[in-house]
Amino acid sequence: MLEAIGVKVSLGGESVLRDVSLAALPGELGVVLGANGAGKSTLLRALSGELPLTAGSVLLHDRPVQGFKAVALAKYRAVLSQQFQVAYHMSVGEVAMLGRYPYTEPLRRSRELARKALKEVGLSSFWGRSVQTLSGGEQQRVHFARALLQLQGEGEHSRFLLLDEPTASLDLKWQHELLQLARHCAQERNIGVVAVLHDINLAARYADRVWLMQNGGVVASGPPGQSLSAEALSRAYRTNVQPVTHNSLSYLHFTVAERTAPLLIDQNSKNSNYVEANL
Ligand SMILES: Nc1ncnc2c1ncn2[C@@H]1O[C@H](COP(=O)(O)OP(=O)(O)OP(=O)(O)O)[C@@H](O)[C@H]1O
Repeated sequence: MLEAIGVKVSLGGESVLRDVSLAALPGELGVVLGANGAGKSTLLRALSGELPLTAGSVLLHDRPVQGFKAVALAKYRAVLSQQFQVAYHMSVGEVAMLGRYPYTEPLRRSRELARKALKEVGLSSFWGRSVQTLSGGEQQRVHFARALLQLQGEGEHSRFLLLDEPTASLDLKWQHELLQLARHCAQERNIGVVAVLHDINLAARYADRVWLMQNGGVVASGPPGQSLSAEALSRAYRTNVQPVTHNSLSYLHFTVAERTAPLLIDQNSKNSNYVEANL
């Protein structure tokens, strides 16, 4: 289990995470939702062991994540962050194979695993291409493959994949493919996946568990059917979210209600959610 217990984080003198407790479970796809600035990326960085905590603890297999040696930690949790630019020339195959750095194995074995992982993300034919020549979405898929490769190893302990906006640059098909793949990896390889998403409908469709964040705290959690309501989403996103019902939808679906006048968002107020412009 990867667990946050009473986690507080301050950045630049500001309290960014306020007493966050949650548990990511192996075999599940957990999704972190929330408005811009709610603290989602900070939570992911805290779970990864990257950030010093002001209070509380993050435990991986019941041990503080900060206490792990780098190579051991790399075998048990992989991170796909929003910044994944490779600054110098490397081929797609080489970038994917970076995921094998925690393992001592023949190069042939790393190459074989990397080819399989690139096939899973639909990039088999890109092996020798310079990664810098790929589109943003293609690069994102290479780095997803790299993160998956990092978690492919022997050992009894469960592994965790932390994804920060993994669908951000992906087209419609690949948003779904990637989340299906993430869910498949969770179920078939017993990996615990925690993904930050902006699309509440992707979360409602693919997540086993959702954590909805607001102002640095988790305000709702649980399976989408229990944690996602129009009311909770409207509060968290400070806009009028409504459910969509249609015979063809077998999962929860939400949209933003149509308005007759533009909104003036009151950035300074954490209580008043939104006000209709009086035009
Ligand atoms: N180094 C820093 N110094 C000061 N404030 C910071 C720092 N890093 C992040 N913050 C603030 O912490 C808050 C949470 O940031 P975070 O990146 O976790 O939000 P987020 O929910 O991931 O947002 P987004 O959806 O926009 O990516 C924001 O208000 C941000 O401005």
